[in-house]
This record gives sequence, structure tokens and C-alpha cells, in this order.
Amino acid sequence: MTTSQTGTEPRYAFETRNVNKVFTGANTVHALTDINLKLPEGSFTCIVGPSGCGKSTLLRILGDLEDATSGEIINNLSAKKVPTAAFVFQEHGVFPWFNVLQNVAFGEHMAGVGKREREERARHWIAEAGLSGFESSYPHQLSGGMRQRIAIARAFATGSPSLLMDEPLGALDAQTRMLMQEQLVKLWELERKTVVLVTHSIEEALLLGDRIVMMSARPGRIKEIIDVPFGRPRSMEVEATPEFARMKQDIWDSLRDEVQASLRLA
Ligand SMILES: Nc1ncnc2c1ncn2[C@@H]1O[C@H](COP(=O)(O)OP(=O)(O)OP(=O)(O)O)[C@@H](O)[C@H]1O
Repeated sequence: MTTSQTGTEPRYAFETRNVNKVFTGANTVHALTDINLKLPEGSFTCIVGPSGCGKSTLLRILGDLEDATSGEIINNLSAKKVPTAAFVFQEHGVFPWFNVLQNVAFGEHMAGVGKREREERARHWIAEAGLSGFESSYPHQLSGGMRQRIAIARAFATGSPSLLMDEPLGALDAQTRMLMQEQLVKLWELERKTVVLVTHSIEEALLLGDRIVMMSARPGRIKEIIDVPFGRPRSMEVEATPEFARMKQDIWDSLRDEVQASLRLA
């Protein structure tokens, strides 16, 4: 568990205590079991686990898009005036009828921020996301990677203290994905929001995160929490180090059993 430099307990953005989630309907699905997590403010947590283990459900519960069946979710950010969390999903994150500037400013528009202020903030994050010059373009005029950068820039522009991302780079080709990983780290280092990012990629979790929460096959439990030893600011060159290769192998060794178990469940 991460602690502050003084050795005192860090401030937590989110805490979950014995969170369970059961979906009832035609089929009853026990999606999450006894999830206990403490996410320090300003930390970058990646969640990995086999398909169907409840990663998205956990993210949605943290973001208050879904209720837990039992257990407690403590959101220590909720007293702030802005929305607690901004979301980035794999696809469909941008409005096709808005241009880039309007898309990035949308969250602040909804929060009632004045036009001048929200556009100024939007232009700042558009520039940081490498989209300067495209303010008036519409999403259909841009590449998939650029569209996802709009969604990420908007999430940073909202002023929300946390960012919840569900496979935000999952739909991108390998090269664009690598560039976007770099960009995401760079943006986050500018403004250290509390980030929770769901990914299927062990490499991505190691490149981006401070910690990796590894989940077991359904009903999803926390199998292990791994501290990522690579420092900040982080260069993507860590991927070439023996430490990276060793950690990737260890995580895969542990995850492999869960992936096999999830295939038997399917
Ligand atoms: N609204 C829902 N109603 C019923 N069952 C649901 C609902 N949402 C999710 N589930 C079930 O809960 C389980 C966990 O789903 P979830 O989407 O959280 O998994 P995941 O780990 O994000 O999967 P993936 O990696 O494939 O995206 C799955 O078995 C899924 O079918």
C-alpha cells in the first residue's frame, strides 16, 4: 500500500468495504465478492483480470453509475462542487454533432461554467492532447486515435478530481495505442487526478499505473495488489528493462489460471 513521504496514511479518494454485486434477472450473476480497496488521492490504479470478472462493474460502482448489492463505498471526493468523476469509455465517447472545442468543453458547459472560462480551459487541454488546430473539426473528420484524445482531453478539462476509464485505448491500433499511453501519462503528470483504468493489457497496466489490482475469475475478487516500481515522470522506455519483463511474466503467470477459470465459466 502506498504511503505518503511522511509515513502517515495517505488521503483516500475512494474506499470500498466488502463490496458485493449480484445481478438478478433471467440469470443471477454474482459479479463481485468482498471487494476491499483503498485508492489514495492522486494515484493511478489499473485493474486487470479475465473477461467477465467484474472490472467494469467495479468501475461503475466507484463512479456511482451502479449500486452495490452490499458493502460500503466511501467517496471522499464527493464534497467538492464539481462532479466527482469523469468517465472515458472504449468507444462512443464523443458527440458527433459537436466540434472538438465543443466536445472538450462539454463537461464544463454542463457544470454551468461560463463560455469564456470553459473554452479557455478546453483549449489548454486540446493543446496538451496534441489537437491544436483541430478545434473546429468534427469527430468524423478525425482518426480513431484523435477521437479518443478528445474524450481524454474532455475528461481532464472537466475539473473532476477523478477519472474512471474503461479500456480507453482498447479500440486503437497497436502503434496509436503506444502513442496514446505516452500521452495519457504526460497528461496525468500535469494534473494528478485519481485515476482508475480498466485494461486487458498487462503491459499497459505496468506502463501507466502506480498499482495494479488483479482480479480473479467470476465472482470477481481481488487476487493481488501489485505496486509498480517504475518512478515518475515515467518514460515508456521502462518497457525495455529486465524488471519490466520479469513483472509482466509474474503477472501473467498469476493471471493465466484466472483466464483459464473464466473460460470454463463461460
Ligand atoms: N447489467 C447487467 N445485468 C446482468 N449481468 C450483468 C450486467 N452487467 C454485467 N453483468 C455480468 O456481470 C459480470 C461482470 O461483468 P463486467 O462487464 O463487469 O466484467 P468485465 O470484467 O468488465 O468483462 P470484460 O473484460 O469482458 O469487459 C459478467 O458475467 C456480466 O455478464
